[in-house]
Amino acid sequence: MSHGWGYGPHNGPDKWAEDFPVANGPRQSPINIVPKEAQYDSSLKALKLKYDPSNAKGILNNGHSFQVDFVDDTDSSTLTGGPISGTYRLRQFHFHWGGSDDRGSEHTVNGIMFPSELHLVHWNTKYPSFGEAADKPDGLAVVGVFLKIGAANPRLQKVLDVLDAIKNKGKQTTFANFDPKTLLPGSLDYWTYDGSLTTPPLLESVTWIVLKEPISVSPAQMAKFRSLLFTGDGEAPCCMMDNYRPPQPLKGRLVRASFK
Ligand SMILES: NS(=O)(=O)c1c(F)c(F)c(-n2cc(CC3CCCCC3)nn2)c(F)c1F
Ligand SMILES: [Zn+2]
Repeated sequence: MSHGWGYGPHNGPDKWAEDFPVANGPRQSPINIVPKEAQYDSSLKALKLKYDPSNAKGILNNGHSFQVDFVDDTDSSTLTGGPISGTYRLRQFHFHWGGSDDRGSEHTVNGIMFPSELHLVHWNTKYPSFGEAADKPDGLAVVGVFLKIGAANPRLQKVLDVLDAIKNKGKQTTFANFDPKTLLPGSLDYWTYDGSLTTPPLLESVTWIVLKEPISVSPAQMAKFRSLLFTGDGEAPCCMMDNYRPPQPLKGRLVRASFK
């Protein structure tokens, strides 16, 4: 793939192995979650998410999705408990979504896709930085939250309201005083398994924590996601949608559930 990776017919997920052979590795993400085959593990702890809204820094269109970046030079926004040991710091959150409301999530449940999936990316503070943690087997922990079509989500709307300012690839703007906890569902019940980044470089460094309960999103709000562009200023505009990798082979991995 001479040109960069993406989600199109010539540079999409089926082509990533050409530049990133780990794409065919033993612990790739996402996966299809089959609740009946998940093993309830009573030793799994409750998730503890402690976020400081003042750590929100900015919002960026990176050409693959948009992400909200956080100041991660202290332990003020962290993930502890759950399946992990130690303390993981929030680095960024971003979304994946489809071109229509029947697709867009990366993980699936019993083969069902949701219209979007939120990823909150955290790194293990046993390493000195995100970059150092990103290629370690216990380096990252990503909390995944499904979005399900329903009532408009006023907390999500706070994020969507700034997308006009980052329409094109490479655009960013300040995004201050936002609490990602407002994007979480009422229940923190989760499935967990060992996986990878779902975008190149597809590093097998992620402990995945996928929440069972979705949050709501309206069709109009989904349309707002699709108003972003994959392309930069001055390029032929290409709407940002279908920026999801399909489920990958489980290859014998166990999926554990924090709930019965
Ligand atoms: N979908 S996902 O699996 O939740 C997900 C993530 F968890 C990520 F961390 C990233 N990620 C990629 C980089 C570049 C780094 C560049 C230096 C080497 C490490 C990657 N920064 N963050 C990412 F893009 C992504 F999609
Ligand atoms: Zn993601």
